[in-house]
Amino acid sequence: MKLLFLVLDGAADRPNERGETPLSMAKKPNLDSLAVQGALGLHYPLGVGKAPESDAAVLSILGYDPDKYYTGRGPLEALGVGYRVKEGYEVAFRANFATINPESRIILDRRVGRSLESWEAQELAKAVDGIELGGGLGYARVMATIGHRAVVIIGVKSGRLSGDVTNNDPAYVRVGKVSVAVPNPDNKLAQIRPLNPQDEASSLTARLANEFVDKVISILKDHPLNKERARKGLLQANVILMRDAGDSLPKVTPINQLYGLKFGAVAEMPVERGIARALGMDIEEVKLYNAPKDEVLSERFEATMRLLERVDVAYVHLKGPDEPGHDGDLKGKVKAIEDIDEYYVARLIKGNWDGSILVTSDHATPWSLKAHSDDPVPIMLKSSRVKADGLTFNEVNASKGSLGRFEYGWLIMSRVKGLVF
Ligand SMILES: O=C(O)[C@@H](CO)OP(=O)(O)O
Repeated sequence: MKLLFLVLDGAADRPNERGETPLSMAKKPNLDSLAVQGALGLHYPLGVGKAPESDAAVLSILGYDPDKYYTGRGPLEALGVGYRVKEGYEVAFRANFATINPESRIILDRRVGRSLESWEAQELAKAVDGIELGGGLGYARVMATIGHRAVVIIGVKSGRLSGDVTNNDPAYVRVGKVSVAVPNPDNKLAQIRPLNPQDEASSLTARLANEFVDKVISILKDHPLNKERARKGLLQANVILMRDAGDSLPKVTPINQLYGLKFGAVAEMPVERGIARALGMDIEEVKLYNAPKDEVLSERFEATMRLLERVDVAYVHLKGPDEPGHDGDLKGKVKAIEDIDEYYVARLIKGNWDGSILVTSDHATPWSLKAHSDDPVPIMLKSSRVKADGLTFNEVNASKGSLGRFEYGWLIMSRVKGLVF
């Protein structure tokens, strides 16, 4: 038996007064045809009341309780681009190229208006990669990943650093090891502060990180690429926002060993690729990004089918609906769901793929909030031994489904394994 575990990033949403959501509004005949033959339910990725970031949520729905295993998004984003943080000497941050007013340090756009091409980010990263910090004691590495996204490594040649520092990105606030989305965040670039001021490693990390950001602002404001962008009337990428610092990778039982099944991954974003790598999954690479949606999703589908030739469970993470959710774009979020249905799920049906299918989201990204939320997330399982609920796939129907409620995302996989294998 094979299982396709399909995660539609941020597709879940908050029902309006008529119970409507992008999932219920989207024309998704293929997802609905699977749903009516399957069982529905709801899950709370990190538990009731917690608005998760994608990384903690994905660790959870794969069966790893973030309270026990999560060590910060930075090291996972770094691993996603092949960089293993040097524990004790380095701290990795998830980073965004962003736009600020360099004088007032007011953030004008956290993502450079989603207008930054990956090659531009690579150029800008080169200009600030390798900056010396702390009078030569420390250094910074900058790796651009996809679009506005990047990884920043703050390191020292001797001594110790710690991931116990806050974010300078006001959209996410540290709560212990995890960062939680802030609805309607402040727009001022924050100072990075030690979470443990009495720990020299925590204080040194904060000092070096703030010195790095100051140097980045002075270097990027005069960068020719930003001058060119300004000339074209485009937002400048003149600061780097940093969040979710970590100084180590999760120490976990490899997922194949945890379930006695072979797992593989098709993941579009570095953080999910980093999680898959950290859990020991077999990764099928995908390369298309700035291409028409039908080509991008077709590539993801073909990668999925290749992977299912050699694994029992294919974890496939499709980014689509999350971004329009963050942008408050209801139509865009409905369209992202419809594209996945038309160019990915349809091919499962047309190809009469006969494995089991588990579909959910990592978290809700309500378009009205423009941020992740703690809303419950719909889940659907179609499998030969699972009785059909006869319901289409959306949040209201999922609340009536026979799978019931999973109080934590990390309860899903063991239950599904029992139902499917
Ligand atoms: O990378 C992304 O797509 C999002 C969510 O993970 O982050 P940000 O809100 O900083 O763009």
